[in-house]
Order: sequence, then structure tokens, then C-alpha cells
Amino acid sequence: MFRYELIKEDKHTGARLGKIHTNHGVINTPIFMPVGTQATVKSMTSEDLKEMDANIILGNTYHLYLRPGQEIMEKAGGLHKFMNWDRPILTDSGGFQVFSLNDLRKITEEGVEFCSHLDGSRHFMSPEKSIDMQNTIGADIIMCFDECAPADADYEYTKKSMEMTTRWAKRCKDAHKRPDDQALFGIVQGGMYEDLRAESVRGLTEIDFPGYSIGGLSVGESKDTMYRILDATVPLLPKDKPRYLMGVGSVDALLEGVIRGVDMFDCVLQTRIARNGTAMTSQGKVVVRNATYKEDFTPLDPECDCFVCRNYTRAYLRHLVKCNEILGARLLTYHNLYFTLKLMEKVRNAIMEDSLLAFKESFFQKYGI
Ligand SMILES: CNc1nc2c(CCNCC3CCCCC3)c3nc(N)[nH]c(=O)c3cc2[nH]1
Ligand SMILES: [Zn+2]
Repeated sequence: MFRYELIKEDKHTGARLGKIHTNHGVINTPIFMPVGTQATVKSMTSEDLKEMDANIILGNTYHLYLRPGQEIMEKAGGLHKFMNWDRPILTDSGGFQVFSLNDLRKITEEGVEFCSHLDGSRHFMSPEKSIDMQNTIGADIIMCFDECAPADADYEYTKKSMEMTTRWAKRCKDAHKRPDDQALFGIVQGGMYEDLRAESVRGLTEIDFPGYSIGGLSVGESKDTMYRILDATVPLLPKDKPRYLMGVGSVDALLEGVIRGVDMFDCVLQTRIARNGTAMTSQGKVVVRNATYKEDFTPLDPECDCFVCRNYTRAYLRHLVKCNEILGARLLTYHNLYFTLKLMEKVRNAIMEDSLLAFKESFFQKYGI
């Protein structure tokens, strides 16, 4: 049974310590959730993810709907069994991916018509179809089907889009077949307009959900704009329910989001930059491809105790990346996820000790932010 337990509110900021209880285990918040787009966190085994103590990972309705498809997912007994992951899973509803992965699409009140980015076949996704697929996938936390308005959308478009997303949220809740096993989160929209954000919160809390996501951000707006919208939106959300900031983020955005009362985060950055040869370390970003590391036989991050930093050198990692070896992507992915999960553990400890702002200052100073 899904339950959010508020453990402690930070004395000096909006940060809070919490636990989310699900059928597949407990999630300590604030939490970073590694992204698994096609039933895998790229190059990580379930054992790797357990070893780095990942509490929860993300799946994606859009990708799984296109491949392997609902029928296979059904026959596999759901995503947990299919990918051999017995801890919590959260799925996004597919709305964002339909808009971000396809330019051929048509949005109506009913839903969205789009062409598959894989083979160009035509598809139709609606609130009901998204919920049906998410019920089949069986994730512990699922998302309403929403429209993420573009960052530069004008007031009128953003207002209409947010109002439709609210109507779609009601349709999602009505279509949800397994509310006791899968917690459905509403997604706050309203673009960069504080009054539309407040309207979205009002509409969604009236329908009532066990948790709320903040969507429509990290879509190209400035960090200051994102923080301004968070300042205006988070305080309006119920304190006794989790808040999930979608698609965020880099280490600075994670800390700034926690300070503003966000509990859950997901971001593809950690795994994406790893595949491009960049590591996140306690001294800031290390682009291992750089010639400076050619004869650097020291660990990637001297302060990290992950198996990559304990067993391999920067020179070796640079060699792997230069040769475009799969192991290079795998080792950097493991370290970047480990680093981010450890950062969130330090953040949780700092909230416990009422020293979050001091931690943020010292971390930013060392990281070079
Ligand atoms: C990167 N910035 C950003 N992401 C957003 C996302 C996606 C969050 N990440 C989901 C994972 C992506 C990879 C596959 C697994 C799921 C958003 N999603 C929804 N539904 N609505 C948004 O407004 C919404 C807004 C977002 N902004
Ligand atoms: Zn490491």
C-alpha cells in the first residue's frame, strides 16, 4: 500500500526528509531515480543497481508501448519480472516522449496521434490508453497523461494546455484499474506563469492524488526561471504528499530543488554524459577524453569508493573512451549514478543534521559551481 511518511522538515529551508512506502520497498527521500528507458538503465544490471543502492528506477510507457509492446509486457507478468528488478519502479505516462520524440503528431481533446520514431507507423495515445499500458507494466508509481507545453508557449496556449491536462488527469484517475497497487501522480503544468501554476495545483488537488509531479520545466528555460516557478508552485502542494520534479537534474539543480521542497528527481544527464566520456566527480566534471589524463594513473574521483574509482585509473578510462569501447561507457555510467546517489545520501544526512545550506556551499565550492 502506497504511503508517504514525512520524517523531518529542515529548519532553515523548504527541504524535508521522508519515506515512500510501496509494495516493492521503501524509498528514502529526497531521492534521485536512475532512468531506464527501454527496460534497462543503459549498461547497468539489476545487481549493479542494487550494489549502488538505487531504491527506484524509471521506465517509460511510450518506449515500452512501441517495443516490446503491451502483449509481451502482459505475458512477461509486468516490467519487474521482465527486467528482473524487484524494487520500486516509476513510469512516465508517455505524453512528454510523444511530443519530444516525434514532430509528426496531432493533439486533440481525445488524445495524441503520432508516428513511431522507430518505423513511422501511426499510433494514438490517450489518457485511457496510457493508464492501461501503465497498469500492464505494473510500476509502483505511475503518471497522468499530460501535455508538456513548450517553454516559449504564450499565456493563452499555456492556459488552454494546462486546462486540458487537468481534464486528462480526471480521465486518468477514472481509468486507473489498480489504485491500491499503483500510486497515480497528477502532473502540475502552467508553463512559466505563476497564476497558471496555482490554477493547475488547485485543479489537481481537487481531483486528489497520492503524489504530485511538477512538469513543464527543464525544457530549455533558464535555471532562475525554473527556481522562480518552483518557489511559486511547491508551497501550494500538500505537505503530506511527495513532490516529483520531472527531468531534473544536474547537481546544482538537484540541491536547489531539494532546498525548495522537492522529494523526487529523474534525469538522463548522468547516464548520457557518461556515454560521451564525461564523469561527475567531487572536484567537478572530468572529461576523461582530454589529453591531460593520458598518463594520469590516479582514480577518477579520489573521494569516491565505487568499484570503478577503486580499481581503474583515469588513463585507462581515457583509453577506453578513445577506443569507443563499451566498457568505457559502462564504467563511467556506474560511477556517475553512484556519485549522484551518494550525493543524495549526503543531502539526506545534512537535512537530518540541519546543515543543508552549509553542505550546499561546501559542495558547490569544491565542484566549481
Ligand atoms: C529533461 N526535462 C524534462 N523531462 C521531462 C519529462 C520526462 C521526465 N523523465 C522521464 C523519463 C525519460 C526517459 C525515459 C524514462 C522516463 C516530463 N514528463 C511528463 N510526463 N511531463 C512533463 O511535463 C515532463 C517535463 C520534463 N522536462
Ligand atoms: Zn566512483
